[in-house]
Amino acid sequence: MLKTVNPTHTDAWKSLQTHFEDTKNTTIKSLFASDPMRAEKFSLTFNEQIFVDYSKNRITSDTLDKLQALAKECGLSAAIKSMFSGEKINRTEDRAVLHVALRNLSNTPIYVDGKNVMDDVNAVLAKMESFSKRVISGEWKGYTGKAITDVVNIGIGGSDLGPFMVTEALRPYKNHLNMHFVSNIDGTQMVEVLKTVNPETTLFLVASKTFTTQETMTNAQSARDWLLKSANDDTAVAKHFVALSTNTKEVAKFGIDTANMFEFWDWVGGRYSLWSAIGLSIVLSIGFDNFKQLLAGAHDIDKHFNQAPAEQNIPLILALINVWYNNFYGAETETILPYDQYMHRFAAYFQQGNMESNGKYIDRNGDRVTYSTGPVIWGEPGTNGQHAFYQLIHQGTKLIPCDFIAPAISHNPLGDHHEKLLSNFFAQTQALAFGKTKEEVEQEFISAGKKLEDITEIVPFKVFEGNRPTNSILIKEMTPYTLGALIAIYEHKIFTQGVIWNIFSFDQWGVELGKQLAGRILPELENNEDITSHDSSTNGLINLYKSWR
Ligand SMILES: O=P(O)(O)OC[C@H]1O[C@@](O)(CO)[C@@H](O)[C@@H]1O
Repeated sequence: MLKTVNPTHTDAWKSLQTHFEDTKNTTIKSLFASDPMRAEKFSLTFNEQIFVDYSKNRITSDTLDKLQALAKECGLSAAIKSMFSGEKINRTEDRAVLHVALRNLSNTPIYVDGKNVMDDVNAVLAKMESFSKRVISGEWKGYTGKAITDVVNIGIGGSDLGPFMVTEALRPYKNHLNMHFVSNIDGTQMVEVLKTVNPETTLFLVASKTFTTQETMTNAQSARDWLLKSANDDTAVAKHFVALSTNTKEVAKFGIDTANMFEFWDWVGGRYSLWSAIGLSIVLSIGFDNFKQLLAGAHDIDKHFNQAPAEQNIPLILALINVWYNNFYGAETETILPYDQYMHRFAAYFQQGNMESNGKYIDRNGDRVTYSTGPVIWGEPGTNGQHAFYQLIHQGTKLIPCDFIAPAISHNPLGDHHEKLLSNFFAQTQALAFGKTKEEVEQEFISAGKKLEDITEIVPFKVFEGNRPTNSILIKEMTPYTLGALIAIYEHKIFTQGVIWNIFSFDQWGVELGKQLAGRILPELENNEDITSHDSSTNGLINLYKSWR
């Protein structure tokens, strides 16, 4: 039975509140000064390929012990067992949460409603493998007998962000197929892609768990119309459209042959679905063997998350550190800063992954929470972010915990570019942690031959308070395996925080109202009559739009 604990009622929370008051003025600089072994004590390595240095945080061993006690009091161990065993922990939708089954390469049985889901999982993986091999080899032909050259994934949210992020992050592993992603209902995105592809050699993947999402179905219909304008024969659809979905009925209704359907199940959350049939674009882009390596990395983290002792459990520690900032320091946001251009969509992916999971204000008892839950997630690749928003992170008034991520080995060793990239990666967390004192600023001016009386005014602007927390995640090389592991680390971090915040992390009722209201407004836009059915602002906007279009 699900244990629902209000975290603020636990002894650990009360102990953490006291601990916060006692330690909130302790600086990162002083913590390093008092323990030469700090970096070693506050870092972990996974599989000799992922190094997580969490020493530049405003934490002590005592802090971590208290946070671990919080996780314990909130029933984390039991919650982990519930998820991995197929219990229906997604209570409001009465579903299990089993993205871990999709990458369960150990093939240990996992039961949902008395059925071992691994048989179906493996059958779909086999279907993805054989289909992708036929397309990549050129054996699969379009309606004029030509091989496929371009793949267009039509999907949004979890049916887009994961596949796009992974195919971008793993571009060094891609084959000859050109990959395109259309998600927005703004016709611009589809129009711009269709300008670049040939109907005879283009394969459309209609990716939608529900197969009812307005954006995806509208884009799919437009793509179908576009194809048929050239093919002029409905049988061409079967050669150029496949469906990735849980909804066989709606797939058939759309007119896609269900033999061309790659199914997944309701126990796969949209934002956790890249490991499923939704990942077919990834398989087509990097090949099935590399996709399996992605699964393998995630699976090994699943085992780590399940088995590692709490003090060596990477997702758990990362989760606890951000609970500390979120709930005791009042940090409202956190950043993900990958120093790897191929990872340019990684933060965006976890905007959905984190904020759609934990952006909740009702707890698992149906009561409004009295504490902060999910943070705002944002970030851009380094070093670009340094020239955009690091000013605020360094000298702003907000505490913004940052995750810095970098590969030690570049896929594109060009001159000294990688050394320069990594020197920034190392320098930024150092600057954020240790800052620059007034005395150091003055000394720099004096060393440059300036007189103290001449620079007094500017000095405060050049001081860096430091004490800004960061994690440094150094990855040996961004490979399908390490990427899979990294994604799973963040997934389990999110899960852990949801348990501590006593919220349901796997539904997303908050996305429904906007869709509902849009459904009411759409028919009102079909004529030029004045609208009076809404508030004055909405009426005004609609009527102005009508007068301008
Ligand atoms: O895969 P589908 O069913 O088309 O849903 C797409 C996305 O829409 C949502 O906003 C839910 O409506 C996300 O949770 C989901 O990933």
